[in-house]
Amino acid sequence: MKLKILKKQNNARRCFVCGVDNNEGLKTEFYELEDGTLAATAVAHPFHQSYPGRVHGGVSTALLDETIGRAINITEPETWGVTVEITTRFKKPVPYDVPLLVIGRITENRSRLFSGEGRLILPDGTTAVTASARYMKLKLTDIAEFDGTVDTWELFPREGDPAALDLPDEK
Ligand SMILES: CCCCC/C=C\C/C=C\C/C=C\C/C=C\CCCC(=O)SCCNC(=O)CCNC(=O)[C@H](O)C(C)(C)COP(=O)(O)OP(=O)(O)OC[C@H]1O[C@@H](n2cnc3c(N)ncnc32)[C@H](O)[C@@H]1OP(=O)(O)O
Repeated sequence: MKLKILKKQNNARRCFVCGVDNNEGLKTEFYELEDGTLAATAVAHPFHQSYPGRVHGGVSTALLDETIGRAINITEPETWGVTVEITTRFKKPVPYDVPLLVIGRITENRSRLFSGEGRLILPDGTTAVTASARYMKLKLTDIAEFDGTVDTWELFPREGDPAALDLPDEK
């Protein structure tokens, strides 16, 4: 199903998942879709491998973690959370050097905790990894130490940003 992108989310600079200056990271981009899903696009590299040919499960988990954690910002742009639990199911190997699509949705939102679920989808539409996770809402100043010279939180629009994304049916 093709879904319109309503908004691109901000990126950080050094984050492993979304840091635009982190050349060992995934440089993931996050897009808010018209149906309330958050979609993430990324390419993993050979230096993210576990066994040769497959991406480390921790890297896939990190992608899912941040995608689910950011899905809360669709309805609460000012909410920040830390992961308190994540459960991941690895159903198929994830290759590197191919475009990965990760989607996340919020399933429960309470005053201090929120939960969500997500899946990592391969280019042929197969779901390779699923996750469910829970986060505790905290003030950003209680989560992070900033070095204002290198840590920023900004929108990085790109000419290649898509206007819509095709979400394959679950398989
Ligand atoms: C310049 C600006 C730059 C800004 C940003 C830059 C970069 C950002 C990049 C991306 C960000 C965007 C979105 C990211 C979203 C997700 C991405 C990944 C996030 C992470 O990668 S983040 C790292 C991993 N994560 C942690 O680092 C957490 C470590 N941990 C702790 O820091 C403590 O653990 C804490 C504070 C969580 C709690 O500690 P505490 O002492 O305050 O709480 P305590 O244990 O007393 O529990 C209080 C009440 O919560 C209940 N409770 C606790 N745990 C629970 C659970 N699991 N399930 C259900 N209930 C739970 C208790 O049952 C009790 O409930 P009650 O009060 O009712 O009894």
